[in-house]
Amino acid sequence: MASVESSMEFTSSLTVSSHLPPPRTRIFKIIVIGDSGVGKTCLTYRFCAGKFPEKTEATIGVDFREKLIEIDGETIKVQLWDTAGQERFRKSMVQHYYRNVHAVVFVYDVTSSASFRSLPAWIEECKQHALGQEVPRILVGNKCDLQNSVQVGTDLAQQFADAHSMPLFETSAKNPSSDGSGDSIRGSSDHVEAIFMTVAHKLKSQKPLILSQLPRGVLGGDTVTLIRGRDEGEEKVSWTCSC
Ligand SMILES: Nc1nc2c(ncn2[C@@H]2O[C@H](COP(=O)(O)OP(=O)(O)OP(=O)(O)O)[C@@H](O)[C@H]2O)c(=O)[nH]1
Repeated sequence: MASVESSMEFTSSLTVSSHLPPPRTRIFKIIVIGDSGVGKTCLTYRFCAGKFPEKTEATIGVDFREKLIEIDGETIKVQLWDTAGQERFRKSMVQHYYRNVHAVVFVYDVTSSASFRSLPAWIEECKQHALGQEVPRILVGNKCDLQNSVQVGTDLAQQFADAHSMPLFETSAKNPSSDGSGDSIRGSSDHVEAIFMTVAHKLKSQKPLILSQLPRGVLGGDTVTLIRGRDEGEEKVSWTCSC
């Protein structure tokens, strides 16, 4: 992989020229895919900015969000690639999405059967872009706050997730149960942050990835810390294989 090779060169030149090796950060690229309107932008924004965006427009090509997180004392950078759901906005970019991917988040909208029925096509697209079996995948049902409009039940989604060896999370980018808004949502709704942190936790235990320099002191307000075994989504996850 080109990026890994170049990062190795980068590391060795630093070792030669520096007295003290600068801090380095491993970078993990996670792509978020699913039909247009399922809430990919809102989910990635919720994780990276900690809130629901006031206004979103259809993503054109790809949007890119990053967050530094600390897990067991190591700072890693999570790159979320928020891809366009609309075919006409993704054509030219699609090759780039799948390069050096470390994890995939499939999103459907619990109020849209159509978005759920599209999942096999998204899985097939991953296959066509030669995503390896070792790449972790998760399934996220979004918009659980819209309780009265649910079209995709948990049982059906769980069956699909099991059939594809993916963990399932149901959540709401708009109203995660943790935000204290007072609105009730489906009882077992997962927190957006816990979902992405669970992916990051899994990735952290994998082989080293791209390295980058982390300026001293950059770890600031955007940092969240995960203590092994204590994040909420962890116990639900089984990473035995991928689709
Ligand atoms: N009620 C509710 N609405 C949501 C939620 N997440 C997203 N939305 C709304 O769904 C619409 C689409 O959200 P986006 O995040 O732009 O969807 P997307 O999947 O990124 O769409 P594309 O960029 O076209 O692929 C917006 O009007 C959001 O406000 C949610 O959890 N609950």
